[in-house]
This record gives sequence, structure tokens and C-alpha cells, in this order.
Amino acid sequence: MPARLAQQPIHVSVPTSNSFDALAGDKDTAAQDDLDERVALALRLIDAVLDEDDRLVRMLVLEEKVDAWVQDQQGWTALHAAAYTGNVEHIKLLLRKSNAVWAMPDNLGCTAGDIAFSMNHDRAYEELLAEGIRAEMLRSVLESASASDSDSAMVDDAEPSPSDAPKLSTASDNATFLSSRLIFTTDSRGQAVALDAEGNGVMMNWEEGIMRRTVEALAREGGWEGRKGRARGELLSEEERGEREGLKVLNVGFGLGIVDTHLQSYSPTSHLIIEPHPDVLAFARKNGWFDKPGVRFYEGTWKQWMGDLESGKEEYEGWDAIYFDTYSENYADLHRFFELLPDILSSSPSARFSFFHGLGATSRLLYDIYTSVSQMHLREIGLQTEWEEVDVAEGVVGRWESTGEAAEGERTKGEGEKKYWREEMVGRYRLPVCRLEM
Ligand SMILES: C[S@@+](CC[C@H](N)C(=O)[O-])C[C@H]1O[C@@H](n2cnc3c(N)ncnc32)[C@H](O)[C@@H]1O
Repeated sequence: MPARLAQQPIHVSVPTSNSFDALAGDKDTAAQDDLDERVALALRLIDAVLDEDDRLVRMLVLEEKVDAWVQDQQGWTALHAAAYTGNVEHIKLLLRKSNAVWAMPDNLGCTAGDIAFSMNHDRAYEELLAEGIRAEMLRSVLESASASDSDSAMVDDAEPSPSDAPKLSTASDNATFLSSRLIFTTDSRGQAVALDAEGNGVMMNWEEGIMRRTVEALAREGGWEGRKGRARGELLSEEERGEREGLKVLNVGFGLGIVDTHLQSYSPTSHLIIEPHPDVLAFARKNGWFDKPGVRFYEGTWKQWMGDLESGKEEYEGWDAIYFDTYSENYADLHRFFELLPDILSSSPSARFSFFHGLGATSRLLYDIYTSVSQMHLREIGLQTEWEEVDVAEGVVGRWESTGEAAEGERTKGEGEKKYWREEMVGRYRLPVCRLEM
């Protein structure tokens, strides 16, 4: 979920370890001297930016062509320094005239944009945000071009990896996740959790508040709030007599069944759940989900379901409410799902789509970028998005426990625990509610 999509939200070709180590690794003396000099100049650039020595900054960037991506001991680059001073001209110079990397995190995981945000340098933040949005939009254009070149648009990539392939993580590779075991248990605070084979939280009960608020928003916007708590039989009779519209809901990714439980409280006429993981399906079966009236499971991935829609095995029904929350997929997958929406969302003006927006939730800058990029991609296919802000803490106990799902997440508590949502930096959860523009 959340970061399930944000496991690898940003793919940039930059060194991931401290740049000093990378540069210092070369044993050749002449080359080493050259590297030492480059590092020294890069550190000088950081100092010059911090001193706002405009002449020196310009000389180092324009004449010396200093490597602006080099990090100091705290992981700062010249761009972090410019974000700290809020000097917009330096930010522009570094981004346009040198090899500064907007997404480079420092040792605490902060990008330059996060630094600008925390210093309340609004213009500097906007500049870095615009750069991130541009880069991500470009990346997704290139990704979709290469996906169509390789004719993979409808191919399900959730095939088991060959045994000689490098070991992939359950948190970032969907096929690896789907072929590994899941455990349904409770954490030390008694909250339900689903953990993957690496101990990452696939779904945790702290997300209950978000799931409830999502279904409430879909129901309110979709005009089916009034179904809540009514007997299913009565609702169906009203539908048959033409006194009430039917309600068709589709959820992609069952997890702990939290969002589906909320959807069920409105007794939908039909409720399709797409879920491929055998352990999740067994959990759902054990908890009676296969016997609920109106509920049907598609036992496969959403990409397999797309293939079945195309081949006519599954029907394009036109759903009134669609929710998407998978695991170990990335933004490119979500984007592909967006493109299916005009064909599967009911043409009724009250039809709504939502998805779990945990994209880039390790950084304020990344969260803002993915909010904008997803909204732009949805607009491209004719969907308008409104965002509701949700306090993730709402009614939740110990929500940060044992979430290893953000691969780049910071260790925060005991061994094996990582922080997923950097609340202090990212702020409130943004709940998307999308509808077709009429
Ligand atoms: C985060 S959980 C969903 C939680 C759910 N929203 C809830 O309220 O409990 C993600 C689910 O997506 C499923 N999933 C993973 N990959 C998928 C795929 N390619 N297609 C459909 N579902 C997938 C996982 O097995 C898991 O059950």
C-alpha cells in the first residue's frame, strides 16, 4: 500500500552511497589526485553557496564545471546548501548549468526541496518542486514509450523469477512478492498486520482510518451514503422496483480486507475484489469473504484481469466506485491502471475512483511531486481529482510500528523496524477522489 507504490518512486542514476567513498575508491595515484581536487572544489562550491558568494559560485559552476552532485559529510550537495539559504538564482544555476541532482537525499533522507520546505523558503521550494515534476513527467513519458516498444503493455510481469536471477525484494518486485509467503498476525500492540517474507508490513491496521475515510468520501461523492446500515434485502428490492440505483464496487488488493469491510457496510449490489496472492485469498476465504452475497473474487493480478477484459473472459461492467491499493508495485504500474479507468468506470456522473496515495511519502518534496504528477496523468485521461487531507493519527494506535515497506525508509526504533510515513515532514495524508470530467 502506501509505499507499496513508493518503494522505488524515484529512479535516478546517481551514486547512492556517500560520494566520498565512491570517489576515494580509486587506487590510481594520478586519478586519485584528480578526484581529490574535484572533491575539494565541490566542497568549496558548497561553502560558496552557503556564504552566498555569488561571484565564486558562478566561477565554480560555469568555469570550473564543478561536480555539483558531490556530497559533504552530512550528505549535503551544493543544491542542499542553496535550498538552505533559499537563493533561487543559485538553485536555478545549479540545476541548469551543472550536474546537480534534485532528488539526491542527504544522510537524513532529505532532498534539497525538503530543506527549502523546512526553512519556509517558498520560492526555492517551488523551483525544486517544478524541477521534480518536470523530471518525473519526462521519466514517465520515456517509460511508457519503452513499454510500448517492448510490446509489454498487456504482459503480466508477475512471473516467477528464474532461479539464477539476482535475488529480488518482496517489497519492490511484484513477482517475488506474489511467490513468497505472507503471515497474518498481530503486532505487540495487538493490531492486525500482514507481513511479507522479509518482515515488511504489507498492510497494517493503522491504515484503518485512511480506508474508512476513503470509503466515506467515495460514498458521499457518489451519492450512496444512504445505503449505510440498511438491510441488503431491502436495498435490492428497492433496486428491483427502480426506486434506487444499484451499486457496483471494485477493489484492487484485498490485504486485510479493511477497505472491503467498509465497502460492505453499504451493501453493494455487486462487489468485485481483485487479489492474486494465495495467502491473502486463503485469509479471505477463512474469514468468510467468499460466501458474502454479491462478492466475487478475481484470483489474479490486475494486469491478468486487464488481459481477460481484452480477451472477453471478463466483462467491462462500468463500476460506480473503484479503489486501487496493491503492494510492491511502483508509480508506473499505477499510471498504467489509470489508463484503464475510462473503460471501467461507470459513465454515471457520480462514479468515483480513489487509490492509496503513499507515493513518495518519505519526503515532503516527493509527496508533493507525486500528488501533482498523478493529478496531471489523471487529467490527461479525463479525470478530475480532488484531495482531502486526513490526519493519519486519527483513531489509530501505534501506527508506525514495524513498517519495513519503504526500501529507502529510515530505521527508527528497534531492530527490523523502519519508518514508513515521515509525518513530521510529509504532513497529512492526501486522499484522492477522482471523477470523469463530463
Ligand atoms: C496494501 S494491501 C491492500 C490493503 C487493503 N486496501 C485493505 O484495506 O486491507 C495490498 C494488496 O494488494 C495485493 N496485490 C499485490 N500485487 C497485486 C497485483 N499485481 N494485483 C492485484 N493485487 C495485488 C496484495 O496481495 C495485497 O493483498
